[in-house]
Amino acid sequence: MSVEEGTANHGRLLSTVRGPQDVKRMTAEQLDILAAEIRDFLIAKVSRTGGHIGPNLGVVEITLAMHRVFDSPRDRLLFDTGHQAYVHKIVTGRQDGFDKLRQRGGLSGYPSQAESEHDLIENSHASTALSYADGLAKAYALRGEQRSVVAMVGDGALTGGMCWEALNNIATAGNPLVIVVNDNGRSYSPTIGGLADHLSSLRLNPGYEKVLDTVKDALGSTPLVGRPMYEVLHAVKKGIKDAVAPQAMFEDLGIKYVGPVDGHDITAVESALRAAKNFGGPVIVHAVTRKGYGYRPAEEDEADCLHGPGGAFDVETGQLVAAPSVKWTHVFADELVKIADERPDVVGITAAMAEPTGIATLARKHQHRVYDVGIAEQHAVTSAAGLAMGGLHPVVAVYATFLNRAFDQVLLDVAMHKLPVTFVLDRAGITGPDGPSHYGIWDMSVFGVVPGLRIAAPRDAGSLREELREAVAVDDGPTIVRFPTGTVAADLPAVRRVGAVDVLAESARTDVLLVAVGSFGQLGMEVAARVAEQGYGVTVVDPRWVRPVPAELVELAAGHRLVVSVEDGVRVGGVGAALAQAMRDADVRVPLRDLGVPADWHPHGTRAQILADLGLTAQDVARDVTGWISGLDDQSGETVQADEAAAKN
Ligand SMILES: Cc1ncc(C[n+]2csc(CCOP(=O)(O)OP(=O)(O)O)c2C)c(N)n1
Ligand SMILES: CC(=O)[C@@H](O)[C@H](O)COP(=O)(O)O
Ligand SMILES: [Mg+2]
Repeated sequence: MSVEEGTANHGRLLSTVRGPQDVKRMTAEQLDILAAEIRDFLIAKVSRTGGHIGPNLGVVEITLAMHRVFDSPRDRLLFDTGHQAYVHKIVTGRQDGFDKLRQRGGLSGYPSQAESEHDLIENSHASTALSYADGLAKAYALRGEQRSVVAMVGDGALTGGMCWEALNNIATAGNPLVIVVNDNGRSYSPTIGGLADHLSSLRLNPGYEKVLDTVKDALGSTPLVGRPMYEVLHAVKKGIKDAVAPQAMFEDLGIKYVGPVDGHDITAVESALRAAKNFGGPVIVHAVTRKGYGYRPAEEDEADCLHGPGGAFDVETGQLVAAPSVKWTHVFADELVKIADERPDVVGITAAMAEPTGIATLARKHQHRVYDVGIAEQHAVTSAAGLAMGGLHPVVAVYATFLNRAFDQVLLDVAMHKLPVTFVLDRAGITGPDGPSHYGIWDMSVFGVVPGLRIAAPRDAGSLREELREAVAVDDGPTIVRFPTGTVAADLPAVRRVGAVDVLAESARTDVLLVAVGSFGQLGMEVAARVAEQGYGVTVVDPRWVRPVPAELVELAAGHRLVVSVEDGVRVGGVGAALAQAMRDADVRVPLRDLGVPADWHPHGTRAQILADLGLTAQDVARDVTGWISGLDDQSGETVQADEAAAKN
């Protein structure tokens, strides 16, 4: 197809792309047209489904260049965090799947081995790709396989400690490996930290454009093989203060540096990648890009360059289409500011997610009492330990799934020292569109074993405010307050409180004690109503503080015929399991059935869909409970018959 035809038939070039070989054969002019068509495609599709539009608009050229220089899947292309792999999916024949992006049964928002042989890393947690790359490169070297390993990593992900652990090993190993630093200066908000400052000094330097041209000329004019090119580049940058380009930082590590290159200039990126591919050792290609490039609403979005709209958005404005609702996050943020106004010792910590976690609200009121540590949750936790040792009460706000990687820090840096740190886990439980590595289903089990740590699971806005205050009032150990994604549940009043446990509903009959954990309080009420129609009495309780299990729960259990727990977390080691253990320890021999999330890799979908798939709906739970309690009737009926028979003999 001629360029004219391609231009005349907008989108026609994209429609010819069924695999990497189709972009390999394109001319420079066609690639520019294709890049524009991909941007139009992404805006059109993602504006209907929601997703990571900003990051993906920023990597169109880089991704095309990667697929032109390397031969996936023989060469392995890795994407750190994976939220920016939509272009990779388009190039590898999946553009038809974008109508169901991040939807149940549709395209994942991250690389997926089940979708394509071109995909490898499925984990959506940042700062891991370089470690995978180090391992892959070592494996190919040991097996004598001539295969390139290329890892795209964002400047935000580079603030994660694992990246530097990996770089240290990559440099030592010396295996051929290409690291593409996608430097757009942002995580959500502008990336923080020394490296980010170094990188941004490049963009702000008046000689920046000249540096890009000089490097591009050098790449274009020297043989792209072996080391001569690096001497030229080194000389080039020696002429320009090293502060302009972070070459020294990486080369001091023992890793060659190519760049900075304009990440939106396919030719320049290709030249740099070819040079890196031919070097025969580890090389960093520093591509400077713009998040949301080519889409004004994203480019001009100060908050996060439309990092990841959670749903459909207006193409003209970039604004979400769905009517705003009160989210759990908003309630947390509002109450945290109130607490901080009263408690000068309370400070906030975020791991590069100030707005998504609500910590930004605190920062706007108390700017000097909020710390953004970058995508560095392990550091966040132990830094919080230091803050607590210094007399403060840190509130560390992260998504539940991301605290997993800081278990050791919570256990031995915070809890062992009995430090007053409160962890607020947003997106706890089943989240939905981001799929298995984003499900915050592990915390009540994983952190439930930490001595001295207490976990609260509020059921509604009022409970969240109350339990957050209770948490920050604890001064002899860590606390967790965890709540799900989305719109906060309507307030559900208790009829009475037994110790720390709220009784939400009770009846004359005490057939079933239904322990509804956290946001499942409303589900518990609906279950009780359904089971009551079968003639059974259900006492619905909200434990509020779920780990360690409140003693009152065991006492309440003793007064019922059956105990059922239901939680938005894994069953293994969950609240139900802990309650069963507590009941055994107290010799309370009431049967208990615990409902929750199976410990597994659950697919993406909406939260409601996945919960329904797991049988965690009022209808399903009511059916289970009715079956169990009527089963006890049958047994007791059999028992009565057996007793009568025994009495006759
Ligand atoms: C361990 C971890 N913490 C937080 C996040 C949430 N998160 C997803 S993408 C992102 C920003 C990534 O910035 P960068 O690596 O620069 O990529 P960009 O979006 O700029 O392309 C963050 C913080 C995550 N995925 N993993
Ligand atoms: C890739 C990543 O980890 C985040 O961007 C995440 O997708 C945000 O999730 P929410 O949409 O729930 O804020
Ligand atoms: Mg970035």
